[in-house]
Amino acid sequence: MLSYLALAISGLCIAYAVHTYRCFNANLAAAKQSGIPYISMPIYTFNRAWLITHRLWMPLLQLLPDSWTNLWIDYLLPDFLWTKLYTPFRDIGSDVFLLVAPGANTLYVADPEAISQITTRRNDFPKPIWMYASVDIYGKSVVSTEGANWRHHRKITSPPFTEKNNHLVWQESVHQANSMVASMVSPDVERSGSVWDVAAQAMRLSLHVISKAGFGVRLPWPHEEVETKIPEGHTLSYKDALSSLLENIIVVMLTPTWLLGRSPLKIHKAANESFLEWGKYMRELYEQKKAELQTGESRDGMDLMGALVKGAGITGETNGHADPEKAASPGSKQLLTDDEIFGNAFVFILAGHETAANTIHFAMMLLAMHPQSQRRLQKDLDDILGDRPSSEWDYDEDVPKLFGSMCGAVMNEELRLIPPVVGIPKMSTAGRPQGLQLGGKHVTVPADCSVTLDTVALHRNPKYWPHTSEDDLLDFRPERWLVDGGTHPPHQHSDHEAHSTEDDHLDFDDGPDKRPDTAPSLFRPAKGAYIPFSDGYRSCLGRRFAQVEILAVLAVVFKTWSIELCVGLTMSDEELEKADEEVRRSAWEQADKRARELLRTGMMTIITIQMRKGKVPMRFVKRGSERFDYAV
Ligand code: HEM
Repeated sequence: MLSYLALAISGLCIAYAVHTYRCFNANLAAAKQSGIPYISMPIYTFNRAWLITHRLWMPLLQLLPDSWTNLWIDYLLPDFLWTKLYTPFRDIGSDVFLLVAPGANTLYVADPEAISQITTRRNDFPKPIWMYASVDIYGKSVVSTEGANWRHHRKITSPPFTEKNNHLVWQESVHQANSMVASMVSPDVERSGSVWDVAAQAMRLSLHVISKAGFGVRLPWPHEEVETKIPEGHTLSYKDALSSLLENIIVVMLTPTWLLGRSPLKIHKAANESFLEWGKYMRELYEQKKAELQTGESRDGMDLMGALVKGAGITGETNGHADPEKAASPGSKQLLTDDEIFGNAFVFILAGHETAANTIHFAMMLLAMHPQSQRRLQKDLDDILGDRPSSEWDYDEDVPKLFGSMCGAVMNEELRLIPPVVGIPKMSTAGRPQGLQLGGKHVTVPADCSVTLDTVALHRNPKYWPHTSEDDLLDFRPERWLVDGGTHPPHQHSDHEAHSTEDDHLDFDDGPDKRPDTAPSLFRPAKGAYIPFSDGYRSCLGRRFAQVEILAVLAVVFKTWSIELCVGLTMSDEELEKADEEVRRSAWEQADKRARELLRTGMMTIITIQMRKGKVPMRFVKRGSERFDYAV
């Protein structure tokens, strides 16, 4: 009996090995015909099994002779995009290359020309939506659909993202930024203590902005909290349901709903409670919007749920119980199912808060590491905002100026260095190889090939960025965006290009903002060279929303405060007070070195890239009382 079993297992292993070998050979043949440089490796890494178990296998693979593995071993690590940056492209001498593996080929792209073609040929290079299945915890959404279905979602979800509603985003962001600062430092002290959790505070701020601007629910900061009663029929307040859901989001995403509800594990119970509770709050909001629609009431503001209900064509007659099969078909009464409405509401929260929060957190950290850039930012803020209190700042007058000043430059530079999505996934369709024109040469992307738009490499590609040395491109230097009239470096986006891109074909009624990513007075990267918000058809719906939020927070924080790296790990305040300039400088340099090391080695992507293996403490210091004003 046992020998039969052993035989069967050996047979299966041999069949699997033969199948793997055949697939690898087919993929290798396609790569050879593509005209694109390639590297072969034995494992396909875009699968959950590898992501979960790679830590077990890597030490074993590292035991193999260097000469067998040195070409490919680094590419087995899930975060290699961040650790290797532009190096693979430089080493291989091409801004596109293929990794050939048994599971599939993967094309890595740091070439603007290729990116423009890929992002505008939506049907040739669709999104691999299987990768987004885990965000569908409530239902499908604009993020997780493709083809006609996606167009349908996008058409319904785009209308609230208007310039008019960005006024509201601005007001709420200014309000929330003031509250965030108040939660970290008292207005009448010269400097705060060490603030270790700037990332968490930025996350809270961003969540509050999307919650109020998008869903009309203003969330309090701990220091503002008035006792709130949990509404009848709920076990958690709205705020606790949402924050617990986001805290447990990976558990919710990776655990099947049936198991989440039945599992005795504490973590599953907490995740399930928040999942059900937030869903209940969304249903109540949905019912309220439906009732408003029936009575013809309309609300001012962004009102994302109202827009979803309205866009889905929900009337009293359908009563919200659409047949999911028919929901997406033209002519049916409800154009999105209830689940899809909740699915979209959820991804707005998810897509809308973590990305912007990371940008705010890293911008503060990088400015603390670059005091001279901080001073330049503050000078521009003074010039634009004068002595007016933040309650008198005006969206129409001030935001365009901020966008075109050092404030915009800081935001752009942070998003150049640490775009929250380090690799934007696409694919070529099965059975259809796709041609690309690159520098006058034709290459062929194999059929059924994974495609990664490598944003972190692209944003450091020396051909497309003003720089003084290769190291300069790795560093935070927002001043590179400030151009003197007429002295534009090569490969810059001309104004003509900026306004006549293929994006113009994305003509949804009232659709997304089509303006270029950066202000006309700043350096304009070549088309396809700067894509923190992706590009083309599937570009970020919340781009302008995020930019307005980030500019507001930078303005509020740096108008009154400076942010310094905390040197407390090396010396106390008293010791610092007595220290001479050399000792002070050395303490600061150690803090700067630690921050740089964490940026290099402590980053990891789960949903977006974040610093996960340590924290960089900072201090808020009243302007004029700075102690470290070094040019780096
Ligand atoms: C700094 C902030 C942000 C960055 C860097 C960013 C970046 C991106 C990127 C790279 C994509 C494409 C993802 C992909 O193709 O897989 C995307 C899509 C999207 N983003 Fe953002 N995002 C930001 C803020 C926001 C905000 C504030 C919202 C909403 C309030 C939002 C809503 C969306 C949506 C709905 C999509 C899907 C669009 C589609 O597929 O048609 N994002 N974003």
